[in-house]
Amino acid sequence: MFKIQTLNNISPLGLERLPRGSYEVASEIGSPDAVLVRSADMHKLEIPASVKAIGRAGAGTNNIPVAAMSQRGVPVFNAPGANANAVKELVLAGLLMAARNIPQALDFVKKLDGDDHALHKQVEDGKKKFVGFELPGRTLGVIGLGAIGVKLANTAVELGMEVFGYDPAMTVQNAWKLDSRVKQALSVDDLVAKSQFISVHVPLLEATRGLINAERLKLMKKQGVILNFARAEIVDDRAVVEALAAGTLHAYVCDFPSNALKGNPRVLATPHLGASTGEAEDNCAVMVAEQIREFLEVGNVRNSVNFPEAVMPLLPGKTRLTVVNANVPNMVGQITTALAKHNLNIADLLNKSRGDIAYTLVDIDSAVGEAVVAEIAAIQGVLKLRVIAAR
Ligand SMILES: NC(=O)c1ccc[n+]([C@@H]2O[C@H](COP(=O)([O-])OP(=O)(O)OC[C@H]3O[C@@H](n4cnc5c(N)ncnc54)[C@H](O)[C@@H]3O)[C@@H](O)[C@H]2O)c1
Ligand SMILES: O=C(O)CC[C@@H](O)C(=O)O
Repeated sequence: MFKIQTLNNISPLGLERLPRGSYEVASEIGSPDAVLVRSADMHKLEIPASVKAIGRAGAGTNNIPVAAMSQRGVPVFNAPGANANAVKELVLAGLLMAARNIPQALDFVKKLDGDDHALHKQVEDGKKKFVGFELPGRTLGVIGLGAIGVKLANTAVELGMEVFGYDPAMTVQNAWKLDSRVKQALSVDDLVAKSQFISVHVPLLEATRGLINAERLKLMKKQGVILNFARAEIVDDRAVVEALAAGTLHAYVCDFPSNALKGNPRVLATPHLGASTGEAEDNCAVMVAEQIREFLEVGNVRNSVNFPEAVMPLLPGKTRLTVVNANVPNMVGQITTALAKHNLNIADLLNKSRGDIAYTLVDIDSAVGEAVVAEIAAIQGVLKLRVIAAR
């Protein structure tokens, strides 16, 4: 029986992928084999030694101590692209709300007073305060052309916008999906200087903290709009508030309210709603539950943010060893030597690496005894070892 601890509400559709005959799933559970999480901050939590994997039902993993988990040989999985459409749609809503002053106009309507005749007069007199602008011909800069950035850039092109994109590490897969009308910016500064709307879609990393700061805001076209549905820390709130007060920035649209932003009429803030659609919650939960299940049952790794992709079919009758080890020379040699010493025949072997981590799957024709397992576990550099019994 595998034990799964949930730290947030995870869609039941995802949890159904963990059959109750072999999985116990609960928010409070002793010695969990894996943890499923959304936005709960795991940095200050003591993560039990029993945890073999962490699954993030979403994209960003900045709430998980990924580096510490790598050192423990624990993979962290996420659900790339599973909530991208939900975020794209909310960004588009934000873009349109800012362009047409919709929140201010709705607020004006709420405060109307008097009989219908009086209301009509106030409407016709007042509407001139909310004159907006249309999107065709306007420039949008998208920083980060991943799952969300590519979808947004393509839709904005279809809406008639001139779109610039910047992403120094774009994947080939995303490059294939990007509309050829999206123009390449040469740097963040280049993109900022060219764009009236700027939308950030990068993970929170040291390199992206404060990416939009006072200096960059000065480079922007006048009356620009910043959209931040990535993470709060990527945009400097104080610099934004100053630019709004100076009238250089028209609006800041974000998913991350803060005290510095609260009450500012030019800030449109939603409460971290980017991925809050039934569809996105289901997609993320299903994807990550399936990945966790495959890892626990077969040792395969799909969509991990710290482990290499490692997928090898496990044939009936074979015992599988999964070994997480430091990415240094002669690890596979030492593992296979130990197996040979114990007269064990290797049916199949896969060794993949990513950064400092290497991951080896070894399928063996027979059962594996405790002595050889202990011998492999004792090899210097081995971080974690599991035996998956033959079925
Ligand atoms: N508001 C929400 O509810 C919500 C929902 C989903 C994702 N997010 C946030 O959005 C982020 C992006 O999500 P995604 O699904 O598009 O992720 P993704 O991994 O598909 O794309 C991120 C892209 O950013 C690029 N990148 C990294 N550093 C960069 C830099 N310095 N400059 C330019 N590009 C850089 C990467 O190369 C990658 O292509 C997530 O990490 C998460 O923090 C928020
Ligand atoms: O789980 C959520 O609601 C937010 C998820 C989002 O921030 C993400 O990074 O995928």
